[in-house]
Amino acid sequence: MQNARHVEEIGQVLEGGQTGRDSVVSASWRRCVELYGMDPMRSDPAHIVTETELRDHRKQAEWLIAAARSGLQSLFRQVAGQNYVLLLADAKGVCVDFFGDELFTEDLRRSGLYLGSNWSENLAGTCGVGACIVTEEPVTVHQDDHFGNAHVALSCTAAPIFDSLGQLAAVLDISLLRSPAPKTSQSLAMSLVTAAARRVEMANLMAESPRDWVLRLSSSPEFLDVDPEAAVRLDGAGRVLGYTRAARRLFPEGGTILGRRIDEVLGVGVDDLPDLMRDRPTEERVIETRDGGALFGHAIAPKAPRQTHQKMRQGGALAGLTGGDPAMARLLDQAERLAPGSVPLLISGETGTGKARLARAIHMSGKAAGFLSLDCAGLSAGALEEACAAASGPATLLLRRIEDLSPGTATALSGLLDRRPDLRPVSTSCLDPARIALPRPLFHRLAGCVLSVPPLRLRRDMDWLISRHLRRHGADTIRLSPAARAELLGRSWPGNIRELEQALDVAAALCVGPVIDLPDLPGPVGSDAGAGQTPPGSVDPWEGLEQVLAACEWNMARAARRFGVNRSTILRRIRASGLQPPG
Ligand SMILES: Nc1ncnc2c1ncn2[C@@H]1O[C@H](COP(=O)(O)OP(=O)(O)OP(=O)(O)O)[C@@H](O)[C@H]1O
Repeated sequence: MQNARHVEEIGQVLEGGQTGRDSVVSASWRRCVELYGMDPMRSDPAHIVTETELRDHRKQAEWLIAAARSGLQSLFRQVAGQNYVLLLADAKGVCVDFFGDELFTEDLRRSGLYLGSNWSENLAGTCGVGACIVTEEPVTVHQDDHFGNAHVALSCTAAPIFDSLGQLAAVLDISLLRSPAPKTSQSLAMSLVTAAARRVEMANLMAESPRDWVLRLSSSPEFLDVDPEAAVRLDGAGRVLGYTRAARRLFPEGGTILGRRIDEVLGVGVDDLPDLMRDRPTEERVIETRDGGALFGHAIAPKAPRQTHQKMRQGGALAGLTGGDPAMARLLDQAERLAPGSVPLLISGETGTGKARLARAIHMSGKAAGFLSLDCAGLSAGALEEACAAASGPATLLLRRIEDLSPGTATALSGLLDRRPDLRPVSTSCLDPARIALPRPLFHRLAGCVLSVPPLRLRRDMDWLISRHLRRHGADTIRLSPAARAELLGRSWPGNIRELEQALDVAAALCVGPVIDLPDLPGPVGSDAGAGQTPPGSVDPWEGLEQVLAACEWNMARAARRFGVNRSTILRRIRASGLQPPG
């Protein structure tokens, strides 16, 4: 009787009638009749593959079984008391791993819930595994949702498992031989099976990736390290090499994900990944998404870098220092060419412009393994010798503020460089190189090439620097109000990036809520010098007027604030210098 009603309902659905069935189930019924030529009146037994076929299926799915096993075991422990069975089917629908209570082995075998059963839709009709393979979505096929009469007692909830290239690899199914009537009784089964499938994908991605960066993502900081929602595997240039299914939502416009750069969709590049490692508090590892939202990120470094990616990763250390400022881009291009050689470098620029940071990036892009950083102020000859003795083999010797070197230590440094050709000096100075009072022979040994870092007020990527620094703050994504942003862009920043970072740190601490507004900003430091924001070593206070104007996109008010003068003074200077805005 019940069977007759079931057959009648399938007939109605085929004629386009609405019977209240889920659309996934109705669509599968239609395929069973129209595509596979099945008859709902027939009650076919479960289809079991031969021993040899099963061996082949299991062999091909070996990697998956290995990645899934511990996750499935723990899932089975959670549900075993409630008579659920777990079944891992390959992408063809053949059950390649199985967890069930031995007490019911015979019942389970009769129902096809066993190793080697084939649940593909064209053989078994509408069923959890089959419908999941066709739709590639999690499904519940409950009792008389099943097409064939043989399975109407079962309730099957299945979730797809994808490999790291985005291909359907398997289906995880959790089934009950006998279940309560309402389909909603299986909601818990649905969330268990989808979470388990996600963990299997994650385990597989991790197992494949010892030589690449993996970025794991979660919308809540609490679960980031223990149960992240999605993950991507990245090469040294930040391109996607693999991903778990949930990472697709990062690319909402669809299409190929492999090979896309992660910074297209997230506010992180490959150079930011070290900041997202476990040694930082979870709630500080915030990443902006393209739609203005935020996620929490956990980056896992490669265990052994991939040889072929080494070059790209090195380029990345330098490339990560600018958000598109043309002068910085030129400087970084030179730095990248010079990095692998042994020419001694002198990096000049105002305080806080990022000289030491550039020196470190050059070191990372070079060949020397060792890195020594010494502050020249108060550095004794003995301390210099001692520090360098500790470095055996080729090393970069970063000498910060070389202008502060005492005469005695300068002599010791000359001797040291004679004895240790494996040390590559990279020095920094806040002075114009022509004004550095060092013995000329030593100066020339240190300044094989001079790299000048532009002051912040001349950079066109101030907005980028601001956003980048703000990303490091707080669980909420901190934003700037338009007024606060305009104020920051207009300041002259004599302390350069260091001062900017400190101002943002103060503002982030003072602001209530996620938006930094004008009153949250600390006052400008040392800004009462009028037009005296003279770069060290420069005599003309208006030097750089044209660059400042360009950096401010010829916004007179902003340029005036950067010089610490009023707008009419700037206009007069522009007229006097004969400067014209670009056509
Ligand atoms: N390109 C950059 N992008 C983001 N932050 C930067 C960049 N360059 C420098 N910074 C940050 O600015 C601050 C100052 O950098 P750094 O110490 O390298 O400056 P410096 O020029 O060597 O300073 P000083 O001459 O006063 O010692 C640091 O917190 C650094 O991380």
